[in-house]
Amino acid sequence: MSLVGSVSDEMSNSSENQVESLPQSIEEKHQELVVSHVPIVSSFNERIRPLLDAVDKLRHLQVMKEGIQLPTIVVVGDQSSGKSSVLESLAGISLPRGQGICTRVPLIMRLQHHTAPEPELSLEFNGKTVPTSEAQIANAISLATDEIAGSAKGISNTPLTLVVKKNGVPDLTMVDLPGITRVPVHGQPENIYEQIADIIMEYIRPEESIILNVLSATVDFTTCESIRMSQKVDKNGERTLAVVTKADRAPEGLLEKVTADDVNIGLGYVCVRNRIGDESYKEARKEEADLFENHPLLSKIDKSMVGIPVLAQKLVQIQATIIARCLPEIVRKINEKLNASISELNRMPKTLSSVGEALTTFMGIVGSAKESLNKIIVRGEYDEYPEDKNMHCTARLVEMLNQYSGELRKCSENDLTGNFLMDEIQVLEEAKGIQLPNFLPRTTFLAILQKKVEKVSHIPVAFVEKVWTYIEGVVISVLMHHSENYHQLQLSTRRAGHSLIARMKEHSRNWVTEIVQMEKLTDYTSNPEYMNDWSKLMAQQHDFTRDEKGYISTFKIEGLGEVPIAGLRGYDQHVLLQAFDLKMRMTAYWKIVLRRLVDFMALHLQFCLRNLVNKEMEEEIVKELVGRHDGAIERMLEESPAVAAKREKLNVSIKLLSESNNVLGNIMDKIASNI
Ligand SMILES: Nc1nc2c(ncn2[C@@H]2O[C@H](COP(=O)(O)OP(=O)(O)OP(=O)(O)O)[C@@H](O)[C@H]2O)c(=O)[nH]1
Repeated sequence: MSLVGSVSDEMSNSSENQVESLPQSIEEKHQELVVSHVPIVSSFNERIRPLLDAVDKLRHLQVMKEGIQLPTIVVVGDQSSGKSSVLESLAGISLPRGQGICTRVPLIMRLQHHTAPEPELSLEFNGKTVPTSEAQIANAISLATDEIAGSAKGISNTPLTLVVKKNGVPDLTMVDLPGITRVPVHGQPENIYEQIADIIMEYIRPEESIILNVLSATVDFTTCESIRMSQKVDKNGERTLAVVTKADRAPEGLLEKVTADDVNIGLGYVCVRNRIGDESYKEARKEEADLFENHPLLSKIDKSMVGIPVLAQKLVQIQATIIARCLPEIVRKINEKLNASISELNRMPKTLSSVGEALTTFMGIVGSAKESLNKIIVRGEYDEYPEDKNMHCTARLVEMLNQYSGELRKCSENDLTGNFLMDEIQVLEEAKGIQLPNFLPRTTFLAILQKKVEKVSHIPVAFVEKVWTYIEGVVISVLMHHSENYHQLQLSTRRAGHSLIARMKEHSRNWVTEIVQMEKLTDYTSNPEYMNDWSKLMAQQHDFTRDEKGYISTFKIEGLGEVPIAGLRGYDQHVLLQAFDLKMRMTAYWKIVLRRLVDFMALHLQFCLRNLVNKEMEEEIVKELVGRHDGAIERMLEESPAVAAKREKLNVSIKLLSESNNVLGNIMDKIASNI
């Protein structure tokens, strides 16, 4: 990554003369630092300060919630590695120190040099600012931590900000994180390691973070959990700086350890000796300077790698570099997100503030739903749902109608050939009366017709059920789509849609039952095709009766196909003639019946669907919403919880991003002209 690479490069390039690239004022301060050691004189850089202030303000606004990462120095280390001691050395104040878990929440430490002799300290957490003092700070942090993370030993991800304005401190902002511990101590949750690891990873993962890895000189660096973690996100250590604490306790081999660099620390090592016991801050710095100056082993370590002042200097330099590199991108991202959120908010439905507005919106929604349904159900235009085949209604309806027609035909096919003439013979037998034998009684035809109609009667009924269930799905989906931003309206329209379709379904069911009933009662058609077909079929009667006498077992009837006739031998000629006639009349007529069942069904559906879309639906919805007099229109003014939450979220984002934008204000000009 270019940013990290550049930080790393910059640091290594300046290893010989560390302050070469810094502005004059910092260089002077650095000299002062190295020479005098105490106190840490501020490396205040008035060019960097406004930028750091801007980043701190963005952090305070929690712009990270919008997915914008800030350049941050993150302090990590195993438990009791000395993180807090390093921070207090940098700040010149006392932080809670000691064995056991002390840092239980992310502690954002903002060090600011100020000219007044008296330091000003304050803690910011849970939306409040609590002033405190140097003497009180350890206690105040403990109390604030208890308030955030509870008084047990649990940890929390809610940060606590400590602002230290003090003469001579470096202008630095760092985040101290809970120390990594494998074994929960008494009162800690079992998954303490995972909880801490999650917080640490969240802070060190962004490429904008610089990892300040605090390592105790008393341990083997390769075994440190904090090294393992930082290597997960920064394999080559390009954005990792190591601080080795407790140099006084393990001087043997320290030089070799930091020179060998077994753990890949790209930004280098700084060895320090922190405050011990009740030492004053000044005494600690003096002891540290003496240690690295005079100790037989430690004095051999290069002076650019030892002492709190050097650490402060390095950090200030790194901080300046990452801020300058990251800010333009941050400004760009904030603007981009702000614009995106504003246009998303503008695209959201208007909040309704009066019944009049609600009515207008309601009519608009009904109108547009009607138009959509007209398009897909009546006109066959599916431009609103190009990919959703289920919504291409006219095509789906024709498919269903064809299938219905096929089912009707299939269901009556067997009658034509199986047990040829047997049904007819049986019916004729039972219709016998005291009368001349060569009259074909009409009741026989009606009896067969009724039987046939009865056999297929379930098909039209099932078909209307199927069509209306399909249409119900389409209508509800269109209504829901058009009213999606109005929760109450959705409830009403859904109700209206269901009851309307139920009514239409009932109507069609009655209609189809009536049609079937009519077909059973009367054998009539004015269609000349009937007589034509019958005549053609009857023309084969003579051949049939001749062959039936012979020994062949099947006979081919034009229009019916091959039929078995072996079983017919033994019946009287006139019975066979009548049965044949009956069969041929039915064959010719049945074609007409089936066609009527399909054609009328198509006309019926088309009529009902048009009615539904153009008339019934609107009436039903209006009846449901306005006619109930139970304030349904007024309730439309309430937004659905999801829409209200989205609107709230967007408003919060826009406020936050606008404030962030204001903070950055003319910072970009400063970057351009000064850095
Ligand atoms: N001798 C010596 N002791 C040190 C040094 N730095 C820290 N200590 C001691 O090591 C212990 C742990 O230090 P802390 O600063 O509390 O460590 P920490 O990493 O902040 O601890 P947690 O936040 O609990 O993980 C304390 O008793 C410190 O006094 C040092 O340079 N030399």
